[in-house]
Amino acid sequence: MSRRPRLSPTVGTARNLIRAALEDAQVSEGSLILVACSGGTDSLALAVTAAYFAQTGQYRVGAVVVDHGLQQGSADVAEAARSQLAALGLAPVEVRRVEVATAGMGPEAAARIARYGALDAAVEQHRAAAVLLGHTLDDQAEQVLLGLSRGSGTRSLSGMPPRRGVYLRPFLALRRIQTEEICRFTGLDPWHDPTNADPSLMRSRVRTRVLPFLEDELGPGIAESLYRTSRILSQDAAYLDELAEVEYGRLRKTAGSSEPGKEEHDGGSLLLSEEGLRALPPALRQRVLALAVVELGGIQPSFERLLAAENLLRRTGSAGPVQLGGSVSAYRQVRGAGVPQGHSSYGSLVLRKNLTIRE
Ligand SMILES: Nc1ncnc2c1ncn2[C@@H]1O[C@H](COP(=O)(O)OP(=O)(O)OP(=O)(O)O)[C@@H](O)[C@H]1O
Repeated sequence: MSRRPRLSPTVGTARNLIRAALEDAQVSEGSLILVACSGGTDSLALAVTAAYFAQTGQYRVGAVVVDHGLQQGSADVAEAARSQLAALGLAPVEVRRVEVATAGMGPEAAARIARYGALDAAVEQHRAAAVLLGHTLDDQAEQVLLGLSRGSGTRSLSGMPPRRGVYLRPFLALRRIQTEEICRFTGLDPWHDPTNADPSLMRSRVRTRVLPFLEDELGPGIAESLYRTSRILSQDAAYLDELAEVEYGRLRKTAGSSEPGKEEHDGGSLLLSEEGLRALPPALRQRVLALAVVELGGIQPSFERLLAAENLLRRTGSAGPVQLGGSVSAYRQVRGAGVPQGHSSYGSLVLRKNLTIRE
């Protein structure tokens, strides 16, 4: 009597996670899926699990290994990953070498930008329907903890989204210990990134010291709890962002009309109804202000700057201007400052680009 080889329950769980992610993203059967693989434990486990869907013929599955060229021997690491991926029957399997431009930012951020550039190019070249990333629950827990340490808000504490465009993270619900188990079970030989143990990097300290310390002191399940928080907050953030978009459309005025809800602005400034802003709860008011700043080409303002902008709405307070994100400032248009009553900007908070402010 022949016996079927026993499947590790974790492999079964991992397959279901990939299947669900592809279904949620409405990736049609027969499409090409690319696995973004560093050669590390998480993404090799992802690749071997995804290979199953190529064997069943449900999807075509390939892989891309990005060689950042930042560490000595990176080409060998990439080649070792490539040969393991090819042996899994994935096709195409490519190593893409990138130039990481570190000027003006940290090496990690620069590597990330270069990596996504290479992955985007692979998607375009092969007309891939999805790219799978190997982030796990542990990565998400680290992300949330880092966010908490910075005093971040809802959006940042939501962590990494399970899906953004073609990029999917099917393993967010899986523990790193489970990806290690998958690699062991399938006989893969993952690369261990030395930077993961580099104590000069905050993320690696969170991974190797802070989370284990919290587990010891507060009991096991901390990573799961942080992951849970990220899921709750991502729902809240999505809802608040949606409401804020609606309010923004309602409160935005054009430079030439007092009518709210008009779509244009003069490119350098934007008016928001003061009364409308005052009537909003702070969670929405701040999001509306941030949307206006970003529309003017500024960057997401800090909480402190948003509070300063909100203060302008107190009739007894200063009319500004205050600086928001990037080169965008806000001031309240007050009567008597050369503005005839009935003029469109009266009763508005004005957001303007490149205003010179003496702070
Ligand atoms: N050099 C690379 N080439 C291709 N994809 C990569 C590369 N580096 C990271 N990725 C993708 O981004 C995911 C997260 O990478 P990161 O290095 O932040 O985390 P990790 O937990 O160490 O992942 P891994 O164990 O797969 O290296 C990886 O699982 C992989 O999908």
